Amino acid sequence: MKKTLTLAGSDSSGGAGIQADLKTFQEHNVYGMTALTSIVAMTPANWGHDVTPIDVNIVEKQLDTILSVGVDAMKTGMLGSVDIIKLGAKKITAENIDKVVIDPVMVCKGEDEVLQPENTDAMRELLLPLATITTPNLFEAGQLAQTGPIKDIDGMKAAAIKIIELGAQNVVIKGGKALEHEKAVDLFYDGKEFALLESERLETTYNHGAGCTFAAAITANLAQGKTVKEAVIAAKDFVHTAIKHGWKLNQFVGPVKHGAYNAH
Ligand SMILES: Nc1ncnc2c1ncn2[C@@H]1O[C@H](COP(=O)(O)OP(=O)(O)O)[C@@H](O)[C@H]1O
Ligand SMILES: Cc1ncc(COP(=O)(O)O)c(C=O)c1O
Ligand SMILES: [Mg+2]
Repeated sequence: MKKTLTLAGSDSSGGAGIQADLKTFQEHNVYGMTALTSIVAMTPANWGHDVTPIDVNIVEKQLDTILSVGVDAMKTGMLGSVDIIKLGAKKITAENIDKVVIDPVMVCKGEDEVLQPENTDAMRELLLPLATITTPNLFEAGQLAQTGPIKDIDGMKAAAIKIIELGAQNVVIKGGKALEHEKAVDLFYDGKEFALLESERLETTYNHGAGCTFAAAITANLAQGKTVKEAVIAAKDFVHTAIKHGWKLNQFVGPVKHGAYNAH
């Protein structure tokens, strides 16, 4: 059994965060372990997000538990504080983990203001150099690369080049729904060649957790021995089906259906 770790936040509503990661790991038949960095709760009246970071010492205890067992691949998601980012970088280096997916979560969907800019700087400086691959959405790619808002594929390419210069081995920038394009286009770059990964663009708002599911699927695929590009292509297929079967949880949110790929 291949073993995977997610260092990420809890989305109490179940669609994103570690909940998405564990569901996705299960669907890929890998064993998932979790180090929780923050807890996100939603106000029932308006679904406003309330984020509580976990004390860094408690994060370290969780990581020590998991790393004593060992992992085949890991991912990061919402990280909560600069201290947690520093800890994550220290452990990845000390344990020589060589399949590392950095999902640089900065905001939850629909918002475009970074809540903790200092976290972005720490991710850029400490985590990108350790990334086998990083998976920013359009907004996050602009923040990491400091290129400003990205509007088209040329802008995605410029940001991808910058992100590789910052030390990531590979990057996939998710155009998703945010890019004005007839298809859902992601740009993969390994520092040598660009590959545009296209799928049908689904007209839905039930896509909560798509990014976490995509990164977790890449992690599971890497653990199982796929190359980075193969892992990304298979993950795009997996998340596409999950979005296609996204569903309404309540009046505010619709999660992807994490199990759709195997069920349909
Ligand atoms: N409406 C959509 N139709 C098809 N694919 C989508 C759609 N929205 C997102 N995706 C795909 O889902 C994955 C996650 O992207 P995205 O939703 O942009 O990430 P995030 O949740 O981090 O913002 C990417 O592969 C993206 O292309
Ligand atoms: C704990 C946590 N992680 C990550 C995310 C980002 O989710 P997505 O996969 O939609 O980018 C969210 C969004 O609500 C979250 O609550
Ligand atoms: Mg995301």
